[in-house]
Formats: sequence, C-alpha cells, structure tokens
Amino acid sequence: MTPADTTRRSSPPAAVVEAGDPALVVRGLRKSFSGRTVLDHLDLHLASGEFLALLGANGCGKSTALRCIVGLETPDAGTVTVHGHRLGAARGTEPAHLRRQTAMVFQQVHLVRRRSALDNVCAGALGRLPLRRSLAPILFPRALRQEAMACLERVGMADRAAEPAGRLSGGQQQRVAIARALCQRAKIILADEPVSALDPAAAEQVIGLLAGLAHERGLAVAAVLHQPQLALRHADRVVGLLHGRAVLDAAAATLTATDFEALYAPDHRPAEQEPR
Ligand SMILES: Nc1ncnc2c1ncn2[C@@H]1O[C@H](COP(=O)(O)OP(=O)(O)OP(=O)(O)O)[C@@H](O)[C@H]1O
Repeated sequence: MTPADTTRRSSPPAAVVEAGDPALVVRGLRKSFSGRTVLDHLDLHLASGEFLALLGANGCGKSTALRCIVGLETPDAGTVTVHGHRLGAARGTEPAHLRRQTAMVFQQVHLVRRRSALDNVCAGALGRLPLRRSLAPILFPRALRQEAMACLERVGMADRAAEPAGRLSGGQQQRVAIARALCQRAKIILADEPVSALDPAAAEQVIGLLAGLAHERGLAVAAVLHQPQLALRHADRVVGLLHGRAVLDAAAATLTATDFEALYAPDHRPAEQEPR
C-alpha cells in the first residue's frame, strides 16, 4: 500500500457536523528546523465533541504540529483558528481568554511533585487569577478549590486530592494533569503521547477518559498515540501523518489495523533530508 492508498477523506461523525464550526482549524502549517522540513502544509480540523487520534511514525511531526498549534513553536507558515478566532503567527498577541481555550497534556505530566493533586489542579486556573492569588496555593480561593475538586472527581481522583502528586502512579498523575486542563476551562485538549509511559490498563483508562470528555462534555480532544488499536477503540476520527503531512483522515469506524501499515512502513519513515 502506498501512502496515497491510505488517504481517505471522510465526513466527521454526524454529531460533530451538527456541532457547527470546528473548534480548531489548521491550514497549511509549515515548520522546518535547520532547513529540514518537519511540517509540510499540514491541514487539520477538530470539532467540539470529537476525539481525534493523531498517529504516525517517530519523527513524522506529530509533536511539532501540536506545539505549533498551542504556540510553543512558531510555525514558518500556515494558520491556526480556534473557535473562529485566527491566532497570530507571533503568538502571545491574542487575548488571554483565547490562549486558555487550548490546553496541552504531555507524556511528562509536569506536575509539581511535592504539591498535592488538588493544588496542581488549581494551578490550571492560574491564568485567570489575580496575580497575588496565584503566588501561593494557600491563597487559592475556596471556589477554585471546589472547582478543582470537581475536576478531580471527573477523572476519578477525588480520593487522592491531598496526596503529593509525586506519590501517585504514572496513570494517576496523567489523570491529575487532565483534571488540571479541565480546571483551566479549556475547550480544546491536545494530548501529546499521554499514555506512552503507561501500562495497557492505565492507558485504556486515560484514553477512555479523554474520549469521555469529548463525548460527554463536548470538548474537542486530540491525542497523539502510538497504539493504533487504542485509536480504533476510542477515537471518532484518525489522522495519520507521514513526513509532516496528513495522509490519512478517516472515521475510526471505517478503519482496520492494515490501514496504518503505510504510516509505519520502514521505507516511509522520515529520511534524513538534505537542507533545502
Ligand atoms: N526544537 C527542535 N529543533 C530541531 N529539530 C526538532 C525540534 N523539534 C523537533 N525537531 C525534529 O523534528 C522532527 C519531528 O519531531 P516531532 O517531535 O514532531 O516528531 P513526532 O512525530 O512527535 O515523533 P515521536 O513519535 O518520536 O515523538 C524530528 O526529526 C525532530 O528531531
């Protein structure tokens, strides 16, 4: 099967179409590092209520795509539109409430290990707290603590709220990181390999949780995965990247494991390029 054979442009699920404007639209995203093309006119869209799995071989540009979308990298070209608002290429210029609409969850959870799970979740709201309130956890308002506890409840971690994050298992820490994204009140969650360090049961739980947040809360959720079977079980739609381009974009229900072979075929792995 050639990469072209894997290309399927299908409509998103009916519920997604009814949700109206996509939460996130990426058009023509390009990014090079030292003259080496990593993203090559990448197009991507994500609707509210949709759980999208982003797959592809090591080095095909998945993380770079998410990092460009949230502004951790500056794309060379292309546009990112969040809920109808086009974000600037030089990020940080858009209103803070727009920036907060998108939260990123990483494989490395970036929790403060010695602080409680609850404090870590409260930290998701720092961007909307007055500065003096955000300086010390003891100043977190009561209402915020209640909201953070509700977020922990949603991810099944309320009973560990007082536990230092560093004492939790990898899967539990990942769930706390997702609760922190909820406390940010993000409408879009982008998860970069959220389960790569987890055992199969914990991975299933975390991916099921992300899918649930999309389907039950109407969040737009995209996760980079290295497990096609997880994607097939939980995702509404799968996008496959090859050399920084989306070569597969199809409803998960229409795919089988063989549809992913071209993404991982050795001769299709990113080659060392001559700088352009
Ligand atoms: N800041 C950077 N500077 C230079 N090169 C980078 C930088 N970030 C990423 N790259 C390169 O861009 C390419 C794509 O990296 P990226 O992390 O996006 O791939 P990926 O698809 O997420 O891979 P993996 O599945 O291994 O995490 C790689 O060759 C990587 O070395």
